[in-house]
Amino acid sequence: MKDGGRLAAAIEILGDVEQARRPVQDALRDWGRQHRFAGSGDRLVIANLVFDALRRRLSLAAIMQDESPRALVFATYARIWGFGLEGLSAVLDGDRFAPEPVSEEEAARLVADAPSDMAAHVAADIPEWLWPQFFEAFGDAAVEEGRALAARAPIDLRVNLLKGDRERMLRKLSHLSLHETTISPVGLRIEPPLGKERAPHVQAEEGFRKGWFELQDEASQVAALVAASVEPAQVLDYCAGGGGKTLALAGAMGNRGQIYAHDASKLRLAPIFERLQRAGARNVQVRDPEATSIADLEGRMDLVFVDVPCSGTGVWRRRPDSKWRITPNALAARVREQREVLAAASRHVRPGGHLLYATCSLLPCENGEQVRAFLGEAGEFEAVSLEPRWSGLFGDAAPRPRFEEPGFATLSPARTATDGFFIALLRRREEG
Ligand SMILES: C[S@@+](CC[C@H](N)C(=O)[O-])C[C@H]1O[C@@H](n2cnc3c(N)ncnc32)[C@H](O)[C@@H]1O
Repeated sequence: MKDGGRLAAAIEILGDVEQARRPVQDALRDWGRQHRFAGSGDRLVIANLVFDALRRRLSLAAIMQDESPRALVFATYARIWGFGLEGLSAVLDGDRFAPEPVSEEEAARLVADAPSDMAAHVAADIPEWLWPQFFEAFGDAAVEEGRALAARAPIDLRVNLLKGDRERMLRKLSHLSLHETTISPVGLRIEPPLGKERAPHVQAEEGFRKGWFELQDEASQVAALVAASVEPAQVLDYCAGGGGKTLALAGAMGNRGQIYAHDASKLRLAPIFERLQRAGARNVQVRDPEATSIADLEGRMDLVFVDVPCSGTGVWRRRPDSKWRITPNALAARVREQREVLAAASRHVRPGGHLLYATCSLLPCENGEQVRAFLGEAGEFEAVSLEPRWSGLFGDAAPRPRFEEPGFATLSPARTATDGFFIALLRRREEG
């Protein structure tokens, strides 16, 4: 396929996504099934166009004064990918599979400056109903953060210390053009590809199969390192899911102590077994929710890690379609769920032990407000200051998150060059 046909396909898929309000991956898969002639290079360019158009949906629509899939895809190709009006017109010209040529009106908008009177949420590409929360989280930096959340995300790897160190891995994987992350001492980063470029398929690397590294955003690596800094021997990962944080904790603990991996969903836990094996993690016991209970762990854990289900607003760079699909009802349901999960998880902390609450959200209602409400109800817990711990763990030169209160840290794309992520470290007071 030539770019003209790819642009037409991206417009069709974007229309499908918007009309049916369904995930892009599903629409892309269905389109691929119906167009078997399209090669992997075609599919990549089409997917990149759709995702990039969704990332900046509001600001591109404002520039084009048109929110149709055609306007968004044209603006992405000409303005974001840098082909300009000339490049776009050239690929539409004489290609019978391409969309209709650019109209005069469209041409003028494709080259015009962005309107100076865009509303803040439009400039930031944040859904209007979420803007008050987003602004509350970031204040004057909210537009900058929104723009950073609308960019592509890098690929971050976490070096598995059970199998090697970062220096060695940097040498072994040098063909991937990666560099060290600036906060996590075990992170390596591949910058996001531009325009039509393809990101490297790191899971196809021999090193991945051998368990030398895992794919994990730097913010999640940091959360696990902060949790492990309390030097726990007995750990409960209460919402372990596929085991991302469990594996990071096992690495940080050097396979010592005992980690219990729990999740309400047996299905979500399923990938963990193979991942533990690949990583060489031997201090993890998976507690299948359908076969065993965790009642025996109540009041016994040095650390409970609670990576609650959340809105995922912090990972919009990776899932831009979810930005436009989230609803007030779904958010309210998440907030209720988090309250229950946090209360239930906290019962497993021993007196003097710690709890780390984490979300990949940037919304105060899922983060600071949630923890403050918990601390108000559960008088036996207190927040632990993260600021001095941050410097101790990552040094003074590392980017610093926003410390809304000494015990709460928010990482974000503009500030820490990571996914959006919130952590709060709490401690249960000693009895008596
Ligand atoms: C953010 S995901 C966890 C991701 C995981 N920690 C990782 O790093 O890969 C949240 C998880 O919470 C689980 N969950 C939801 N409600 C729960 C509950 N009441 N108790 C325990 N886990 C729950 C979900 O099944 C989901 O796997």
